Amino acid sequence: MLRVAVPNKGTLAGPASEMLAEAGYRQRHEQRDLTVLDPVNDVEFFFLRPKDIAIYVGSGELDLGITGRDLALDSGAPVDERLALGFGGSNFRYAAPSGAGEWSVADLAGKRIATSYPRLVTDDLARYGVTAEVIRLDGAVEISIQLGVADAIADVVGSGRTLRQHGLAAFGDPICSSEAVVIERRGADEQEAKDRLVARLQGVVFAQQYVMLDYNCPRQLLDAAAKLTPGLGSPTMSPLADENWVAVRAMVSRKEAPAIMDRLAAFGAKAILSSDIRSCRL
Ligand SMILES: Nc1ncnc2c1ncn2[C@@H]1O[C@H](COP(=O)(O)OP(=O)(O)OP(=O)(O)O)[C@@H](O)[C@H]1O
Ligand SMILES: O=P(O)(O)OC[C@H]1O[C@H](OP(=O)(O)OP(=O)(O)O)[C@H](O)[C@@H]1O
Ligand SMILES: [Mg+2]
Repeated sequence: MLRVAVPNKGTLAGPASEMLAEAGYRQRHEQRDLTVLDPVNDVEFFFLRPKDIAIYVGSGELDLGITGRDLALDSGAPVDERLALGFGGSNFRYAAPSGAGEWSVADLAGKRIATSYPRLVTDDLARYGVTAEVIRLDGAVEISIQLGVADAIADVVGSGRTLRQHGLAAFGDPICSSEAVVIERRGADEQEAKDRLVARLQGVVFAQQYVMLDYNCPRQLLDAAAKLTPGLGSPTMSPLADENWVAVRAMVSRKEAPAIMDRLAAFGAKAILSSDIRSCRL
């Protein structure tokens, strides 16, 4: 039976479970459940703290895990990424009081840096050849400067709202760009069950990045239509009862869909429909 770790709390927990459910796996109904057995797919899910997941997967106790790239790197566990999941996006950055002028990483020398990700920070400082004191805190790191335990911080930045609220400004290049990822133990044996779960999740990730466009196109404009919506392989074209018109169907990138629909409408396509794709195998 495949053993898979899923975040039990925090930013990643909801979207990770929703994605697994969309991929056809049984998920927990009770927030407090720590395991769920999915006998149909022969998988057992373990709901663990996102910070601990890379430890379990790296030790080989669990076959796959969903966690944040930043958390996996910070754990130091021997794991590799199998798939990026497209949610839980953030940047891990240094920040300092915004009144104190623009800082650079070199200015951190001899300073106290508070963080919940000490290994990421220690490794990054070493890359710059900067020696500083890293102070490990569990959370609410943005408050540590005003409370006097640190001079600067390194923390997860999503919208940037928390930094602004505490009069802080990020500086330097992001230490890490993160999103939710599927991890496995480095050097682990290939396993069909693992590949199947990854392929199903890949299908959901892919489906979320695309929409299906359907429209009716005057026959003489088909070449232009095919250029605008080439699809992944080639667009599907079906004759309509009116032989001057053809129905076209093609997947297009979700981000580009509105602009493509504008252009299709402008050149004379009719009944242009965009619909969600739940999952796919390409
Ligand atoms: N705005 C955000 N704040 C915190 N973590 C975020 C955010 N956006 C994405 N993430 C990602 O979520 C993961 C952190 O999840 P974790 O559950 O440890 O913390 P949390 O979501 O802050 O929950 P908690 O309430 O337990 O602190 C990291 O991979 C981080 O990059
Ligand atoms: O850039 P933003 O969109 O404001 O998000 C970033 C903040 O959100 C998280 O904190 P969380 O609420 O999880 O509290 P924590 O620091 O106790 O983990 C993270 O640690 C940052 O503090
Ligand atoms: Mg947090």
